[in-house]
Amino acid sequence: ALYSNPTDLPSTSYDYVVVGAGVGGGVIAGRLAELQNVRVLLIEAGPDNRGLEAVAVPFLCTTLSPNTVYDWNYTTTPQTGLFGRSIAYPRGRLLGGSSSTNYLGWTRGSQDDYDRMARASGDERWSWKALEPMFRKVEQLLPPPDGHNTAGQIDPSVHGRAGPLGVVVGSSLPIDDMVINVTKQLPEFPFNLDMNSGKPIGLGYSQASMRNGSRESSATAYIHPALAAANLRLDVLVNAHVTKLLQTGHEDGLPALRGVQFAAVGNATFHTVNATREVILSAGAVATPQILMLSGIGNATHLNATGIVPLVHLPAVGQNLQDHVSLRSIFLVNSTDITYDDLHRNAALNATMMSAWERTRSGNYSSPPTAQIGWFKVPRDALGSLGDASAGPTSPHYEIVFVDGYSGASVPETGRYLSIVSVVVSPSARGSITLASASPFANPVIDLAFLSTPADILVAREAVKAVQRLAAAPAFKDYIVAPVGAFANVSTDDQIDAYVRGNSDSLWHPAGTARMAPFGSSEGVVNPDLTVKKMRGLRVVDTSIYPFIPAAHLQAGLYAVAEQAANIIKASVHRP
Ligand SMILES: Cc1cc2nc3c(=O)[nH]c(=O)nc-3n(C[C@H](O)[C@H](O)[C@H](O)COP(=O)(O)OP(=O)(O)OC[C@H]3O[C@@H](n4cnc5c(N)ncnc54)[C@H](O)[C@@H]3O)c2cc1C
Repeated sequence: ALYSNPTDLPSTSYDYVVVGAGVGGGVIAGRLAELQNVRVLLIEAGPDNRGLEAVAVPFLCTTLSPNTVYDWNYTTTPQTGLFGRSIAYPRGRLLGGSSSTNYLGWTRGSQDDYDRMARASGDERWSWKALEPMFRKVEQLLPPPDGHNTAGQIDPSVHGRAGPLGVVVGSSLPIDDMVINVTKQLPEFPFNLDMNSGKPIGLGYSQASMRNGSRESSATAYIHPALAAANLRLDVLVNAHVTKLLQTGHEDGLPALRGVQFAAVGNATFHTVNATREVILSAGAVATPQILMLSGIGNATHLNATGIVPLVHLPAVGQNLQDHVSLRSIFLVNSTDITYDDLHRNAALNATMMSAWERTRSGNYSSPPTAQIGWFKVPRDALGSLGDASAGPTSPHYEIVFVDGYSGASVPETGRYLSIVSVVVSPSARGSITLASASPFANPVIDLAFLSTPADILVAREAVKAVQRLAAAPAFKDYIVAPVGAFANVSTDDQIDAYVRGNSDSLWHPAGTARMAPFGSSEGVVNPDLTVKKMRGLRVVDTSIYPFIPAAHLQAGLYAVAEQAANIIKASVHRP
């Protein structure tokens, strides 16, 4: 059942206690509850997702962050690579976690991304070959919200048919043919029928996590169905902030951590619940290292300096933070069709679209704002001695996203726009999550180290040049009028670099802060079975565990990784 008051919980002891109801936690809780005679508790700091219309409506995804009640509302440290700017750093805070606030993009990543993960962990269970069936297990390929014929826009044979999570091609947009025509005109940007085949290079139609015109999240696809299933024994506690993990004993000469301490939001009374089998930490790549450090697990020097008694010295906790730098380049266009700009500033149109969604889950509001997506390599040899951080030949260096309107906080009063977003998807920079204080309620220190390496700024620059070449394609001749804003007068490398550093943002994909390393290795935080090193009773299942960030939006990959993690946990004969 779902509880919002800790004292209502039927028990203080469960077989498994899962911390954080995002992608990792939602999948794990739903799957472990399938075990016979097993009781699972999922603890989430935020509220239930049900009844929140802005969360359900795909088009409204951009209104859910930053600085809303559905978000943790973090901010990064001043980023030297961004001319000293601090940027807002959204993370979802409700059932479904960031999958309840994200932009619904469904991109799996490349074969090489996962094969590199298998190599780095020494475990074939993380290879593309092993994870490809997991992607299928997650997915249920569904028709697009507007019911248009998607032949030539997706390869159905790549996708799962019977999984819990709906995946669709978005509704048709007036710009579709124009954008796809570019692939016929500029050979360097080839068409890709399905970027989720393991070979993403090329440009094609984007896919989204959706069902019946509504957002699909780990809450809609895993948590609520498990709660509703009479034969599953899942309890979910919302509005409960986990403050630390507690040592419950010693096993094999190592500390066992099967206790979870938490407080109801807005109440400083601490409660404790224990797991007889395991605690699974799935609070996301920002909060998972924070909770580990609050529990005395991390770099002992840092912990001592913050006033926390070290329990297990694991210096990789919070280190190796990777994320994707993104930049919106915007063009004034000559459109005779409605663009998203009209939706943002025309109240009557907005009301019509909202009521179309409410009545029949149709219209513009039934798709997320992303049109086409492309994944590309910088020219061969461009990186020279700077080093190539991509995972291999099938992994891109940068991504291009088309948006049918002005992408950004303040849509101008007049004019229609096309945005082309460029993203550094195989970054070499590594930042960190550290503690600002020993208080579990204080935000951690988030340093993304964005654009701190020569290779990353080169890729960001090359991506902007690609945007300029794309915009100059014959297909856009009668459509694009001119670049606007900071992008208007950018041509030399120095100007591009200044534009990049002055305007880039994050794509909100933190990863790597509790990274996997082989069994027996003193590197990393978790073993290849995701158990935390040097202790018993604790695993991590969220984007923290990636040794390298995949070159993709992270949700699809994590759903597959979490399905694999559930298989591993189910197969392990307990004693963990
Ligand atoms: C604005 C935004 C847009 C995005 N767009 C896309 C997209 O279009 N496509 C895509 O693939 N990916 C996208 N992502 C990224 C994707 O959603 C995340 O990578 C994914 O959700 C990560 O899953 P996770 O389980 O690691 O963490 P999360 O989904 O963030 O879940 C962590 C959960 O733990 C909870 N939690 C944290 N601390 C505590 C605590 N102390 N006590 C209790 N609970 C706690 C949180 O509230 C949250 O529910 C986006 C992310 C954001 C923020």
